[in-house]
Amino acid sequence: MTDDALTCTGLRYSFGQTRAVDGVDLTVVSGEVFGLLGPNGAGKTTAIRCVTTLLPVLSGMVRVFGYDVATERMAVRRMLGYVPQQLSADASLTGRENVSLFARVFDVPRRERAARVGQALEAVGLADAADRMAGTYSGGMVRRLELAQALVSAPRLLILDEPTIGLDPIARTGVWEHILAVRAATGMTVLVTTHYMDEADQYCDRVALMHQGRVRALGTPGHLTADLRARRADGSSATLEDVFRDVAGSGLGESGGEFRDVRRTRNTASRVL
Ligand SMILES: Nc1ncnc2c1ncn2[C@@H]1O[C@H](COP(=O)(O)OP(=O)(O)OP(=O)(O)O)[C@@H](O)[C@H]1O
Repeated sequence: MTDDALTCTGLRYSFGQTRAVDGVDLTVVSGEVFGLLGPNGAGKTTAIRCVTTLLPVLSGMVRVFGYDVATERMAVRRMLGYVPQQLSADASLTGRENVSLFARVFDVPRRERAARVGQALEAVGLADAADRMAGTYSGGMVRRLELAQALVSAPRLLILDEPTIGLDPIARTGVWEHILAVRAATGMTVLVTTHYMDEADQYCDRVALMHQGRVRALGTPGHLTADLRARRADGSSATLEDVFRDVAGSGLGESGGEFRDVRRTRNTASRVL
């Protein structure tokens, strides 16, 4: 067994002529919160779908806790919790029923199910709202419910695709606080994609900046920004967004626009109602 939660080596994936992922090498260390950052179309979701076995790994190698994603799919799936961008909660079920459904799908033993569902709801701060219809939840509560759905199988690697997109700043903070609390309690590894550079800076131990299917920079937010500051002649301060502009160069505007402009609003509150 290995201490690495995830290793990708030379991962490539194309949709027809479109090279969505073009040779990604990265390692996520067990227990860390790792951020995969990049603008729309950078290849983040495609890479994640390869890791979760939803897309086949046809070129390159992906391992989750040492298991080969291409040949040991079931072993990999048992390690994973995945919260996709698309809404996965059912508005006409209660929070508890939504999480119970996932517990059954993920084969949580029948004897443990009720307790595990209760613990997952508690872990995301939804114990009091557990028996209300999900359709009455706010956007932030829906996102936390989806987190509980992914946590009920006690994953070793939790993968979150844009967990806070479309949420207001307070709801975003709430989602992150629960992610970090569960990580602290369980030692779970977290791989997250986000457009929000400020969140990555604040909450991720390390980040990979992805652009046009490739990882352009990788490291702790502190190292990446310090490195850019050192390279700037005037020594002015630098943010992760500055680092991204630096490594992506002039190509950034061509493939999906500026970070501030291309955020898709994922208004879970209105979609679930
Ligand atoms: N099902 C698909 N069929 C064809 N092309 C696709 C498909 N899914 C993604 N692509 C293309 O692959 C590239 C990478 O897309 P991907 O969704 O992985 O990027 P992303 O970084 O996750 O972007 P976003 O933040 O918008 O989700 C884009 O050019 C996209 O248009």
